[in-house]
This record gives sequence, C-alpha cells and structure tokens, in this order.
Amino acid sequence: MSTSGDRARTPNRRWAGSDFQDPPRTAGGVALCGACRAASACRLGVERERLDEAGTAWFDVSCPHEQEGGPNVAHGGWTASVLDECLGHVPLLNSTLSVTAELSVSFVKPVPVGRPLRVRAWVEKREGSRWYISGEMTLLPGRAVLARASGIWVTRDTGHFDRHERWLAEQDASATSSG
Ligand SMILES: CCCCCCCCCCCCCC(=O)SCCNC(=O)CCNC(=O)[C@H](O)C(C)(C)COP(=O)(O)OP(=O)(O)OC[C@H]1O[C@@H](n2cnc3c(N)ncnc32)[C@H](O)[C@@H]1OP(=O)(O)O
Repeated sequence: MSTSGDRARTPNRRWAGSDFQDPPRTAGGVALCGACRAASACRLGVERERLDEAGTAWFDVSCPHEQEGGPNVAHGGWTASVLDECLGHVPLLNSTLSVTAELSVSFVKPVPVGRPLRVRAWVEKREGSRWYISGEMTLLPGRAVLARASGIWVTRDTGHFDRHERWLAEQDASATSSG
C-alpha cells in the first residue's frame, strides 16, 4: 500500500540537465514546465514569449475560461501565477535556472477572461545569485495596466531538485522514526 510519503518521494521522471537549460518550447517559444510538457502547451495561457535586444521579455497571454473567478474575470491566483511564470522566465531566457524566492503582486484592475493580454518583464538589478525582476500585465488593444509584480529569483544549479528529494526523504524518515 502506498502512503502520501511514498508518493511524495516518487519522481514522475528523471530530468536531464538540458531539460533545465534548454527546456522544450511551444511553437510560440514558451518554455514548458513539468506538467505542461505532457500537454505541450502552457496551461496558464502563456501563448508566446520572446526576449528583445534591450533585455525585456514580452509574453502574449490569455486567461483560460477555467480560471474565471468573478464574472468574466480572472481568479487572482491566476494573475499571480502567470506573473510568477513570466517574470521567472526572464532568467530562463538568459539560460539561467532560478526559483522564485519572493513575489509581490498589485492587482490594479480586474483581468478579463479570454482576452488578449500582454506581460512585459525586465531585470531591475542583479546581486550575487539574486535577480530582482519586475513586470506588468496590460490589456490589448491599448496599454491599460491590469497588474504589476516584482520579486526576487535565486539562481540554482541543476542539483536543486535532487537535493529537495533528499530533504523530503529525510523529513519522512524523521517523521516515521519519531512516530
Ligand atoms: C517555470 C519554468 C518553466 C520552464 C521550465 C524549465 C526548467 C524547469 C525548472 C523549473 C523551475 C520552476 C521555478 C519555480 O516554479 S519556483 C517555485 C517556487 N519557489 C520555490 O520553490 C523556491 C523554494 N525556496 C527555496 O528553494 C529556497 O528557499 C531558496 C532557493 C529560494 C533559497 O535557498 P537557501 O536560502 O538555502 O539559499 P542560499 O542560502 O544558498 O541563498 C542563496 C541566495 O538566495 C538569497 N535568498 C534566499 N532566500 C531569499 C528570500 N526569501 N528573498 C531574497 N533572497 C533570498 C540569499 O540571500 C542568497 O543570496 P546571495 O547571497 O547568493 O546573493
């Protein structure tokens, strides 16, 4: 019989180094995270991404209907998630693996579901392994700001997730031994 601890320790698959540094992308250039690789699409609704020559990242985004919160508008969790995703792709677009350490979101206006939106993200500064990244989501057409975000991403080596698996196993072992 499996336990929740067994499930937590069982990785879905092994990832190679290239899965982190050069992940599979959609036709629109969107880097795919773990679960979205099976779907071959970003389930958050990021449809296109690119880095311009000035280092700003641009994303075409649309809130999927299943992320509706209030009538015809996005659940705030979707807005925060997609901003986390887009801002977190900035290091990735610079061939750097990172994880979100901090994220702050301002919800400026309700975000309509099923409408074309744009996210723009840029690096404010880098200090040590920390990337300070900001971004905003705007309505299309026009440029009305719907949400803003800023946060800190910390660079990791590809052993990050293996170390996490070991840490998780230690947690389970110590919980079992202490009853
Ligand atoms: C989405 C991706 C799609 C594409 C897929 C392709 C690849 C897929 C990959 C998937 C990617 C998915 C991506 C996701 O989904 S990210 C998912 C959400 N985020 C996480 O899971 C992160 C969980 N947290 C951690 O792992 C650790 O706490 C981290 C790694 C953040 C720090 O751990 P630790 O504390 O042990 O590290 P350290 O002592 O060596 O410090 C290192 C540096 O970090 C600085 N620091 C630490 N904490 C904070 C803080 N709160 N604010 C500001 N700074 C902080 C610290 O000052 C130091 O700076 P420096 O002195 O070095 O400058």
